[in-house]
Amino acid sequence: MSARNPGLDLDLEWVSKVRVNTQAVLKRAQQVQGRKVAKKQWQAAWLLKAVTCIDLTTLAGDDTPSNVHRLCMKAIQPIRRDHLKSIDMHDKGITTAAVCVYPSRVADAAKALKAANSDLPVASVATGFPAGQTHLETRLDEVRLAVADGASEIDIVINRTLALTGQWEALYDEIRQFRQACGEAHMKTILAVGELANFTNVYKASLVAMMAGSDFIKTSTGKESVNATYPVAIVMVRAIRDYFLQTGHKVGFKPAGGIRTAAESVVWLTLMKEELGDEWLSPHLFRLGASSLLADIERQIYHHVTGRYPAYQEFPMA
Ligand SMILES: O=C[C@H](O)COP(=O)(O)O
Repeated sequence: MSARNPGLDLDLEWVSKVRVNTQAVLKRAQQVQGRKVAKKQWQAAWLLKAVTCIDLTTLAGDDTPSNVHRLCMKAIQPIRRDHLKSIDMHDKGITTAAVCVYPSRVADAAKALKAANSDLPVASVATGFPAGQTHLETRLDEVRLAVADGASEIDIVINRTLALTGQWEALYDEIRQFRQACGEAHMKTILAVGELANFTNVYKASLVAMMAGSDFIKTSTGKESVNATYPVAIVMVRAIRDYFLQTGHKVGFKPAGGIRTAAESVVWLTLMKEELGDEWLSPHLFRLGASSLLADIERQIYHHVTGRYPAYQEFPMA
């Protein structure tokens, strides 16, 4: 991760001045989606870059130590070694950026990675994920317990009630407390954009989350009915850019929820490159939160290497 965002005092005047031009956002999102996709080795290079930015995720009620173990092994070796070798990428240390699990599975992930001599970070969702509707003390305890179990990244969810009722100061105070509870662990703040009603709220929530010291802002939990969309991403990355121009602090971006195809992963990278520049194309400042994206990226790499597509069952754990 890059230098941390220390945050700043809540600037309510800045928050209250926010206006978002919806038509301009939609137009810009269409432009990014319409870009021609790279082919052949350039496509393979983009896809491997995407792999290194994935927070490989399992957030299911039936998660067990054994499927978390398999997830960790997949994160360590996300693409077949023989395929990497044939494109001369086998010694580049390609792994996913992190694994992401529920708080009660953090210890399993930390144990599996340690046993494999891997220092891949464990990210834990927290603060009553996905709805965030538990008492503040419970949410703070959850952060502390996940850190104690070995999480070095915490994906908190914001209190949507506070955002929807315009209680920005209370939202800032909560996020500030989460940041304190994280200690050295980096904090990604999930806005759950599908529940924030409009782009102006998304921009304001992004700003408040960054002022409160978030290291990343993240679109969604993957459990809302609308998750990561390109228009909402334009709003969030512009907030990141404005915050950087105003304060000099770089905040990362993590789209998450419903990202399933290799082609989409390239659009996300293109969006970052065009909106924030090359520095935001690394796992220090960009993550893709996804539980099933890796399968399609593997398929495309397989095709690049062998000239044919495999069946999905050839990659049961991706
Ligand atoms: O944070 C990550 C998301 O929960 C993953 O969502 P997904 O299962 O739709 O990929």
